[in-house]
Amino acid sequence: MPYLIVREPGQVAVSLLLREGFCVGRLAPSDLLLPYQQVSRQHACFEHDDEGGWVVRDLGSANGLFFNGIRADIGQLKDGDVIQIGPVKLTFTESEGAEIAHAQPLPTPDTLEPPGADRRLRMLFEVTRAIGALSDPDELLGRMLDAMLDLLGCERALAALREGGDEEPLRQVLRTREGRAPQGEVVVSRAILQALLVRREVVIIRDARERGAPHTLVTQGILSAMGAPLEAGGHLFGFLYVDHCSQASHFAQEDLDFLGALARLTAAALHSAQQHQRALSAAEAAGSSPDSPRVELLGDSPPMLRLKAQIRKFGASGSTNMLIRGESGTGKERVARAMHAASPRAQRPFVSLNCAVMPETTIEGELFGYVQGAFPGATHDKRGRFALAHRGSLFLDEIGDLSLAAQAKVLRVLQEGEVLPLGAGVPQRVDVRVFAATQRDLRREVAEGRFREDLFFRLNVGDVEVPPLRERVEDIAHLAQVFLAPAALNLGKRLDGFAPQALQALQAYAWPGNVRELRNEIERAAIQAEGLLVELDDLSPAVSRAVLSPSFLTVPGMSFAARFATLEPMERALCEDALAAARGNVAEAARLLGITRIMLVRRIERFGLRSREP
Ligand SMILES: Nc1ncnc2c1ncn2[C@@H]1O[C@H](COP(=O)(O)OP(=O)(O)OP(=O)(O)O)[C@@H](O)[C@H]1O
Repeated sequence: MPYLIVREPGQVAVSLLLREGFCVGRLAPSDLLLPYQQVSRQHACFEHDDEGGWVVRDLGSANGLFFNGIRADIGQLKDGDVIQIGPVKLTFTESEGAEIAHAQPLPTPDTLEPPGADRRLRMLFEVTRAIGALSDPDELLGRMLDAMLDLLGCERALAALREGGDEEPLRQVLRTREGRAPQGEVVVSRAILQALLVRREVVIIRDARERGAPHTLVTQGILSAMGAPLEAGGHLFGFLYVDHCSQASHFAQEDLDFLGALARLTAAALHSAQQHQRALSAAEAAGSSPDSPRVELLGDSPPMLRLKAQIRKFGASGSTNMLIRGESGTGKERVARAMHAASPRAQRPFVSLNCAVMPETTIEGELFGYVQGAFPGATHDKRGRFALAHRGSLFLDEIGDLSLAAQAKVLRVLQEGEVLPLGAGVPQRVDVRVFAATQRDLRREVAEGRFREDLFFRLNVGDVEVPPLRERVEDIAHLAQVFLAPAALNLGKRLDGFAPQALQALQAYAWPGNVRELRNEIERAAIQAEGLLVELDDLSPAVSRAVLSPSFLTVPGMSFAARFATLEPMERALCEDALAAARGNVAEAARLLGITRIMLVRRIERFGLRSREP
């Protein structure tokens, strides 16, 4: 049987079963009463034509009827035709599911009432404030759903999010009232989905036992349900949905208004979170692209130029999993970010996780996520890093620290392209490029049975090594200068650069902590510095003494002048040491050094050293 969906301005839309001679007008005995001035007493009627189809006929009304936007006396009806009578739109439909969709357009912001005594509206405004402070969309959704359980008294509250393409299933975040176990997935009626996602309207099913209720509700034992689309900035993010099993007519018009307003706020917050994420990705891409003048992967030494060439090559491939090897602080994460930024995934998230700092008990939850109730303490659904990195890249630092059990699960995700959150029944599809970093020799770990060989081969499709800083001494001066500028700015100081001896010490030191240690050293020296240049004395003792290392004199590529300039601090340090050993006695110190007393006195004066003699 065909139906008419009636949409009056500002009203819940209703669907009515059509019958022969169904009459629309302003006064009784019309079957559908439309109390508007533009509607005539008996305005139009619906009837069968000779071939068993349906027609709508104008009954001589003053203002006429509009059939699909065109004024007409009669119209031959087919599914989806729209008849406008005065301000009211009637949609003729023969599709089965449509009969249940008691829906209305979302309230626009100006129809939202200001906060009054009503607890719900006050709650809404509190929630709005909370949204401003939140950058984690899942936490935001959790709060929304908790508010819905509380204020709507429903049994299940669901947010379904469209994160992939139109073909992909919506991701569900579910909250259930205490005592009702969370199920793997909520099945929402096709007709409700149509209203929410296609027509983008709010939907209310007051009593699912009534004729025309969607079959899915009845089979699931649901008596009342409501839903509202999550729409903002022209983008549909998904929908909010609530239901109740033990009570019919549980939801009223004001509940629907509340849900609509909540959906509007939530969608606005999701929209801003998305914009924010895009801005971050764009900034990241600009900052770390290997060709950018603002390149954050600093260094032009031959090893760094080779590394940048590899980044361009592997970055462009987009989906090759990569193993990034290198000592601590060499910049492995930075290299992964640069590859991500150079790849077709650049606009998608870059997510990282350090496997070494996570206790074994929590690492799986972090990686794969979990559902509410999966284990004691799992009070809400949590997305894992794989899901967060969907369509983007995941950086797994210190992958060699993963337990064999977690390695097996990571391998499964890489093989199947699916992740199963702890406690969930249904896996989620994920498309993630993995960058795995390690300081360990993974081949040896494999040989000794601590790392799975099959996972090693999955990750080692591409392989780059980040050279230690001591093998690219040529980069040190530039890195130091770049790190100095923000350090000085933070301290409100003017610092133009490094005294030659200080720079020589920086270049002579072996930097076991690599670029990270260099950065920390420069920040420390900036605090110490009192002049316009960072002096040798401003550096920490371990670094400033590095110029004394004879190996420094043989650093490849260093000029004679640079090497000769290193002699002075070396001389000074030796004089200091000898004086200390001789307890300030100049003659004794000179003897220790194998020079004359007068030679030492000249040096004491030149270097401003302390001695026991005046
Ligand atoms: N080439 C570079 N240009 C600019 N900054 C760099 C470079 N390499 C490393 N850094 C900086 O050094 C620090 C350490 O880098 P990163 O965290 O990428 O190293 P890592 O090798 O991943 O370290 P770990 O193994 O300890 O996790 C960061 O502050 C990073 O910004």
